[in-house]
Amino acid sequence: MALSGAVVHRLFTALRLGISKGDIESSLTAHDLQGLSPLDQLKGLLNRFNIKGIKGGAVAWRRFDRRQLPALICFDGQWWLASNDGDDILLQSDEGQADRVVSSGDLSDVSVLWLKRMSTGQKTETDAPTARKLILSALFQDKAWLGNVMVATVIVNVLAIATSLFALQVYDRVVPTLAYSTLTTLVVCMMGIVLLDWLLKRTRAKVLDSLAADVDMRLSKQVFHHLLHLRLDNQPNSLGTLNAQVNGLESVRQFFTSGIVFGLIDLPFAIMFIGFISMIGGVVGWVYALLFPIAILLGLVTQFRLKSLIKKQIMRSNERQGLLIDVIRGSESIRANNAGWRFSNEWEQITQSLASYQLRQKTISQLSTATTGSLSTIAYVAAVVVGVFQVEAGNLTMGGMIACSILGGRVINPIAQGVQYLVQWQSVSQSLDMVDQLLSLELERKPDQHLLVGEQQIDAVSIDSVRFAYTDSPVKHLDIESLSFNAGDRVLLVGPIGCGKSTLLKVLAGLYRPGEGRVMLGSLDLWEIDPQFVTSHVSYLPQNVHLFKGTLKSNLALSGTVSDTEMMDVVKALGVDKIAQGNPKGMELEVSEGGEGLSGGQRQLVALSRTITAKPTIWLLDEPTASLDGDSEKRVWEVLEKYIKPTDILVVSTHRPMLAAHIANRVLVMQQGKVVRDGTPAAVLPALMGSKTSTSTSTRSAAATSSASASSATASSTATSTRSKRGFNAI
Ligand SMILES: Nc1ncnc2c1ncn2[C@@H]1O[C@H](COP(=O)(O)OP(=O)(O)OP(=O)(O)O)[C@@H](O)[C@H]1O
Repeated sequence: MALSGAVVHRLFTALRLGISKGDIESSLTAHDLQGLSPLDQLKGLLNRFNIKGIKGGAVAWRRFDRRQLPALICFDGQWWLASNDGDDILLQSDEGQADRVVSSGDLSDVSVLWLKRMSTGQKTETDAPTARKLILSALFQDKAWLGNVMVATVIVNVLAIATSLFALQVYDRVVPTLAYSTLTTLVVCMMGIVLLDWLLKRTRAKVLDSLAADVDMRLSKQVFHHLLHLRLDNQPNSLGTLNAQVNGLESVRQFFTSGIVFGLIDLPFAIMFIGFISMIGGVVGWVYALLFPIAILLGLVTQFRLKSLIKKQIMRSNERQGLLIDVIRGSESIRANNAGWRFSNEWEQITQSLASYQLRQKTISQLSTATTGSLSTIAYVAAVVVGVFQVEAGNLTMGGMIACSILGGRVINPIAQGVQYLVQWQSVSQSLDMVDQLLSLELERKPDQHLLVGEQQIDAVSIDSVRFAYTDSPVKHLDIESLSFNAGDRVLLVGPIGCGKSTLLKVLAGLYRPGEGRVMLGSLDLWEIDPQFVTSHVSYLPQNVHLFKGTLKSNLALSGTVSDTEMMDVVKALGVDKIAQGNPKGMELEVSEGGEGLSGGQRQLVALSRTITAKPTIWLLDEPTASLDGDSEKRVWEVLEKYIKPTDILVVSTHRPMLAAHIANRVLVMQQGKVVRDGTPAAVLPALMGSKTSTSTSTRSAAATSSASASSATASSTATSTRSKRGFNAI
């Protein structure tokens, strides 16, 4: 069924894309979009109108998250724009055609074509602290420094006047009469002033440096704390972006620790010096008074010119960072697939544009620095010229003119620093925005949330009307009305790849928060309970094990709460000690970032040891034996049987259910985010295996497992599932 221009126009309008209906209609009839699938036509339209930052896909209505409407649906032989209308769905088509209201149930078999703007900053916490607020609160938490610094600053600047007065006295009194005794007195006074000035400046710098270090510490601590407690399902997908957000901290840190910001403290005194120059030299003061606004204007213009450039530079730099991380992580795949050229090309392109932005930024900054320098010299020359006329008019002495030149330097320095500050502030401000983006990401628990302590005896975990979708996706990756696990349950979670097994385990573990519904630990909502309590009862073994830089022992005892004896018992039972036996360092064997240095199977055993020593009540294991050989797998099941207490709950996702069947008393079959079968191993597994054999001609595909697992799962639903996986990102 071909798309109609009217409904596409309605969808584009809902997405605030200002494309006219006529343009859409004429584009849809264009040769290159003819004969394409509706999804490809939409993709083509977005390309044609050069619209970026939109992603979309096709999915069956039952998998679609209704909260993400409006979207296009094909119903009753035509395309409609579907939007929420209370519990019902409002369908709109061409302008001349009447709207319809249908129930969600009427649409169960239709397919949805959705488009969604990709979120950039994922700003979710509107009342989240901003980096600026954090800096200010760190600066002014203890205000004692403010008084001390202000007093020191005032004295230092007043003392600066003494130098000019010294010059004035020497040229006007000492030189004409050669009064050496006056000169000696003046020099002694100046020595005392220089010493005091040095002491005050030193003290002030020390106070400000320790303040900057304190601000740096607090901000870094807060940002890292935020990073550790982020809602995992809300994290930016791009590691480059996340990395850049944390790195933003570095430029803020440098800015503060460089002390340039504190150089501004002297800026108001520039006005005081202009006043003094006017007192001594009359109109000479106007020369410097004129320099002030010109220099500030220059700083502002430079800042404005740099704004968009720095933004582009940061974006490119994020991309480069993301690419770098991807290439390092995937270096084996790149070599194996001979794909290095692709990444080299991308790297070169990004580096080239980054270099051009940097060059332009440098040119603008240097232009501003050079112009400020020239302005300062012009101001000096102009002040001398005006001074000469003032001397001629008898309004100024030679000594006065020299004093004005000295005071002029005290005006020029802070102004030049102010301009430099304005220029640097632009990049610091954008770095602060990056940090703010990170700080605005939602935390797993609200900072002011009153947390409950769970029941001592946890004998059930259940989920109630849970819907979960990953960020930026309107597809429901989990859609379960009701499911509970009780003490003594040994559950195998099976289903085709991508059906939502890991997602379910993560939701049960409290790692991902469902958009709708509740996860109950005992009789309490898991998200209302203190996370420490949750982790002390619930252990989740991830599918992709991550080990950290350190030793084998430090990785085994990650939580730091396990005794050596307990750890060694588990380690021996699982055969992890064999890894250490072959190495002279024993358990102190070094492990690199990510677990490099250990095989996939060894990493899995280390992670299993962590889970077992945590002694949870609820065991959530995501394919715990996927990387193990037959013997190791057998041993793992034996060890698990030994350590799991009779009242514990075990939920294991696996693609090899027959090998784990002996420990299970329940099997759940999942398909497209739903539980489609729940029964005893004897009832579920034979059907599952039987159908696998009957579909052996197909690949080891999800469809085989799913079609067998649920009598309701028909071939058409599998086809829909395949279709629903088609999508496009970041068109
Ligand atoms: N971080 C993510 N962002 C967006 N979508 C995701 C993310 N992780 C998983 N998905 C999607 O969620 C769906 C369920 O994934 P999940 O990992 O739960 O499947 P699974 O059943 O555990 O698969 P497998 O058997 O391959 O481990 C998949 O369609 C996948 O594409």
